[in-house]
Amino acid sequence: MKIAIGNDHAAVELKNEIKAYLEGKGHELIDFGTNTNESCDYPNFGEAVGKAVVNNEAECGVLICGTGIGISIAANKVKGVRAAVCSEPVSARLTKEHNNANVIAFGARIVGVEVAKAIVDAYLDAEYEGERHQRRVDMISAIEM
Ligand SMILES: O=C[C@H](O)[C@H](O)[C@H](O)COP(=O)(O)O
Repeated sequence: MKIAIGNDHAAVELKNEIKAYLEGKGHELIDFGTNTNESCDYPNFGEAVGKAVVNNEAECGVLICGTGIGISIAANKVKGVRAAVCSEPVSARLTKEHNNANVIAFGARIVGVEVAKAIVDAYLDAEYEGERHQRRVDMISAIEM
């Protein structure tokens, strides 16, 4: 799977761990940075990953900042993005199954590397269930119109 990934300065180390982990599983990662610990602004990376997903350059996105919150708020401003902050794998699975989230986000200051791996695994292994959930996802899309 082609996956867009992005992060701010708070999450470079965790991003590199998750990127290597996903590449090791055969995924292709498009890395939108940042790749230095120099202080930067998370909206740039949330927007870049969100646009890559809605423009079909990637099938889904992974975003990491200190909390996962700011970068996901930014991504959610891109029309068509459904980015979900998850700090554990159950929510990560459910946001794919019910919300058809196309971006998963988490915080490098909140979760450790093993929990982060479990979050991306749960998200990527899950499948959108459609049916009653599609009506609700359509209602979210209608808000963007
Ligand atoms: O939601 C925002 C993120 O958690 C940022 O990573 C955080 O605000 C960055 O904070 P600082 O500039 O103090 O490292």
